[in-house]
Amino acid sequence: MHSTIQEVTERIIERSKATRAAYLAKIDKARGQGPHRGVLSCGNLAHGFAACNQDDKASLRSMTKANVAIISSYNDMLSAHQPYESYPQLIKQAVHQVGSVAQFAGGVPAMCDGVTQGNPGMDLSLMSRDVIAQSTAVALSHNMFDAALMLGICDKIVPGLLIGSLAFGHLPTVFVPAGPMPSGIPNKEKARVRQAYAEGKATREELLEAESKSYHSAGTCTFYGTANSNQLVVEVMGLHLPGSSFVNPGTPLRDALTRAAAVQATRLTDLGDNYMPIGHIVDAKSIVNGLVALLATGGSTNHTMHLVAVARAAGYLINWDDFSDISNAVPLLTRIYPNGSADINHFVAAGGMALLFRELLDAGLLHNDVNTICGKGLEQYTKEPVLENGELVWKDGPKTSLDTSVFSSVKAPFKPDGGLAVLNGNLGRGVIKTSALRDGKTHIKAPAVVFEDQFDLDRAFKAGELDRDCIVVVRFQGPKAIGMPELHRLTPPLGVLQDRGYQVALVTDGRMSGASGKVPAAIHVTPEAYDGGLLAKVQNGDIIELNAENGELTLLVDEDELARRENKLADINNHLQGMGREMFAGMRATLTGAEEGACSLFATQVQNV
Ligand SMILES: O=C(O)[C@H](O)[C@@H](O)[C@H](O)[C@H](O)COP(=O)(O)O
Ligand code: SF4
Repeated sequence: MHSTIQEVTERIIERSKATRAAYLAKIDKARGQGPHRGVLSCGNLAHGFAACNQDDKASLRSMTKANVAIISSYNDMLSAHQPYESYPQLIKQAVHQVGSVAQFAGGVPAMCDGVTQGNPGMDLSLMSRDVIAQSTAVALSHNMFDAALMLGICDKIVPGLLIGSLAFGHLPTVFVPAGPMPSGIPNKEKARVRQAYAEGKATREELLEAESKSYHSAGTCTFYGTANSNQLVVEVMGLHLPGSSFVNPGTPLRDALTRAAAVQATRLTDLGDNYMPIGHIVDAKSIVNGLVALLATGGSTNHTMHLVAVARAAGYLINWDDFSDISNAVPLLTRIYPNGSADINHFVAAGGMALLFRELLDAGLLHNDVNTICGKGLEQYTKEPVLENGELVWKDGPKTSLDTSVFSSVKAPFKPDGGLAVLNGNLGRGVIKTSALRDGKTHIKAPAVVFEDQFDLDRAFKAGELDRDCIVVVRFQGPKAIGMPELHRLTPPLGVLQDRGYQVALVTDGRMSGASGKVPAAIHVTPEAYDGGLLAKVQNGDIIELNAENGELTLLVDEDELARRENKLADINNHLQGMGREMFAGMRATLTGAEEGACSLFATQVQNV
């Protein structure tokens, strides 16, 4: 085991002793005796299976058959989630064939960040994760279940489902993916047309044509953003069947994997002798495994918050130094857009998850003494699923990359480190993803140009006010201010400035998309400007130095001058009303800082004494 990975794991265990112990006590208490619906009254139970057919009623009454909860984030808004429409029927049939029952316990909301990007709805994006976690709890609180299946893929949905299911960590829980859409036009071509449009060199029709050829059918978008990062992390944490993350939707293999996932959940319940609840799978080692795989593949920066919140839901306290130390210890093994021109389908063709497990296990970068939904250890995850005469079987995966331009090796990586750096300085702490940066773009010192709204930056760009070396500061984008939206639509104008040869960078207390990459961006800066962060004192022309090599983010203004300055007051009312945002004031006020996961769910309620 790599010494740094071991050391980070041990310090997470040490700092989380009390919170993890409390968590385990909570889920052991919830385990109760026998099937959980056994504690319900006859009235409760009758309500719970009133709509079931006679067979299922008999099975549920018997208390000896497993009842599996289906929690689904199906909707038609996310191309990634549309395939879930047919899954409940598939799952119920599969579970029925093994003598158990599955009930659709509840739906959870899901926002497509691609639809809301650059629009008011994006202000709800991060908070929707916590709503998804709460919605998962509402569904499981019927307490009729012996296991659960989580149907979710995209950005905040998997983190929300993980947080919600960990609150019911006594239940065996299997995550059910649906897979990526087939490849469309290359993501780099899509990005080229966007930049051309930003410069007025492409028409809106040409832009829509390119976008529609990139996002063209059901399935997850093919760039390596937060959605595909979610799949990879959940599989490495042992919550998917081996190799199921990136099998395309609407294929016989995908359907076979969905049925098999449902049956696997019935095998892990407390009714048999193979009980394996999610709270015993998600432990410090599986969380560190998820971090290793995320960072070894240049995964989404959003996980510097989501995985913090997920870990907290399992009783673990992790921080950005854990991310940074692991990033420095793992090599960059893949080049998937935005960290290259390949997409997730090319990653699969080059070796996919089976090869990733193989490379990381052989290099001692993954803990192998872990629990998974398929038993102990990760060896089975070096295999990949195939249909043989209609039967789902697993075969040894590739031992070496089938396309070294997409998937390298630990011995000859694309970069010696994972390409995520933590920045520290008088402006606070932030993160920067360097895996997608061109050489020479990791250290920039330039005058600040300050914005308090991403749309103002657009106007300044179009007016030619940014055609110079500059560090654009977009502040009052943090959790407590406006809910920490993604500012991904800034990538095309900033990319144009970079291509014109200017030294340009972004500094913000907001987020970027997992699909953002080419422009150096110090993001998630905490404390946020709205909450006393020094960003609130930055003025146009101040010199800022962003240095990802030594991890510094510094406002080069002397202390006396800063002491004389007042914090700028935020003018954010236009972000607090409309599109439902007025209903989230309470949640915004309780969101923790970015490094604590920007989460509203772990405030301990002080007992009224
Ligand atoms: O974190 C992410 O991965 C993004 O939120 C992603 O889910 C989002 O949909 C992007 O906006 C898509 O990229 P484009 O906006 O470039 O299509
Ligand atoms: S990857 Fe992003 S754009 Fe694609 S479906 Fe998911 S949320 Fe929407």
